[in-house]
Amino acid sequence: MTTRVTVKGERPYDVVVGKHLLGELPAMIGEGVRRVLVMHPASLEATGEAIREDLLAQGYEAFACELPDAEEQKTAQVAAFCWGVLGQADFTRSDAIVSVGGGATTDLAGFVAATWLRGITVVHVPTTLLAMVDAAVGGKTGINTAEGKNLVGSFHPPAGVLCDLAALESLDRWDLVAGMAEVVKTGFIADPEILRLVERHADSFLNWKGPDAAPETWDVLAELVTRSVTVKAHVVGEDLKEAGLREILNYGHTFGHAVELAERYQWRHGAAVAVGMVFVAELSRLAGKLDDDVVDRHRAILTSLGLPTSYRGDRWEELLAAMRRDKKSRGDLLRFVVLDDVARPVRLEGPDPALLAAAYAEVSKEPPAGNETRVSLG
Ligand SMILES: NC(=O)c1ccc[n+]([C@@H]2O[C@H](COP(=O)([O-])OP(=O)(O)OC[C@H]3O[C@@H](n4cnc5c(N)ncnc54)[C@H](O)[C@@H]3O)[C@@H](O)[C@H]2O)c1
Ligand SMILES: O=C(O)C(=O)C[C@@H](O)[C@H](O)[C@H](O)COP(=O)(O)O
Ligand SMILES: [Zn+2]
Repeated sequence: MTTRVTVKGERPYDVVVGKHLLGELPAMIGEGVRRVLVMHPASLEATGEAIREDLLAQGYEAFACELPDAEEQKTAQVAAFCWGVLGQADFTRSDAIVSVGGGATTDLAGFVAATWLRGITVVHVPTTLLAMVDAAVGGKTGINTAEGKNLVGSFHPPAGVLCDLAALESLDRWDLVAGMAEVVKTGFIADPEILRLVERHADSFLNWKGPDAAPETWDVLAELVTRSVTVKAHVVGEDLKEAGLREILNYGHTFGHAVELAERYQWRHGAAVAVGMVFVAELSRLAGKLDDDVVDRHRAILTSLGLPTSYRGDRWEELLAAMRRDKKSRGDLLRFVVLDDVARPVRLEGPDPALLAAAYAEVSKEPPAGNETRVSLG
């Protein structure tokens, strides 16, 4: 079954969820486009080339640009290389980019599209769960700098997003569960049914069998993608530039991004967000907002997916310094998205440093035997 979620905005666009959707690509690219650059990481060369050939057959001048893998592509150097490719191929404002890859690729390609000639069309074809449920939707684009995660970027919504679930067949199980971290985030901030579905089916995700996964697992995956996209579409449709509501999508990211930087991007984003959610759930509890059972539920769900719930205890100063550069900060004021309850996100501004240190102490406790993470390392 194919589902279509429309994202409101100056230029509304569709996120299509289903299987074997490439026939939809020309309509998403839109009228009057002559040249298309397909951007993909080296690991997806075959998929990228198949899409390029398909576009050639449809009459486009189609080019390909191979990128480094994972977080290594989110740099100013790689963006500059892509600008060179666009320049050499004479890309104009009526031409387009198609990104094919995970969230790192949709972030980089979105950034290149946003900056080339001050903005050209981009269509995302996300190939990881994380990119389908989160990164490809909403127009946040970005690259990292030495000082931190996504510190340079812009808001540049795509013209369309094709979530072809068939791409998930080849996904490594640790990348699948890393994507589940953002799904779980969406459950905690907005849609409790997501949490119930993950609780019931965590085992089939942790033991992901790709093409051999049971039909029921595929059905649940499709429902989780659609539910997550629906929440994200609603939020970014109301608040594209993160003036308020959109901050809820950053649940768990203040600490999570600090961990990614401290680990030199050797942790998967989803794994860092998992630990970040435990940190901020503990902070919510210590601030008197969240009951113990909801904090425990964070640990239980994330553990059932093989995601980490704890982080080493000797890096507080470094993590705090990175958190100060979070995009939610205002001057010296640290700001967090915390929970009052499931699906009730609120802001916590300028918390007492002792509270932050206490939340860190909780997250740096050893996990009980058997709950050690298996997914964090890239
Ligand atoms: N812009 C946003 O709103 C937003 C939201 C969430 C995350 N992000 C960003 O997304 C990134 C994380 O995304 P990710 O988890 O997809 O990581 P990723 O893009 O690094 O992909 C993870 C790995 O999966 C491989 N891969 C991709 N598709 C595959 C497939 N179909 N089969 C087999 N392997 C495949 C990639 O080559 C890579 O090694 C981070 O940089 C994060 O900051 C952005
Ligand atoms: O779309 C958003 O807004 C989010 O915050 C989604 C996050 O999952 C995502 O990781 C995002 O890139 C983080 O944004 P940042 O502004 O904190 O860099
Ligand atoms: Zn994220």
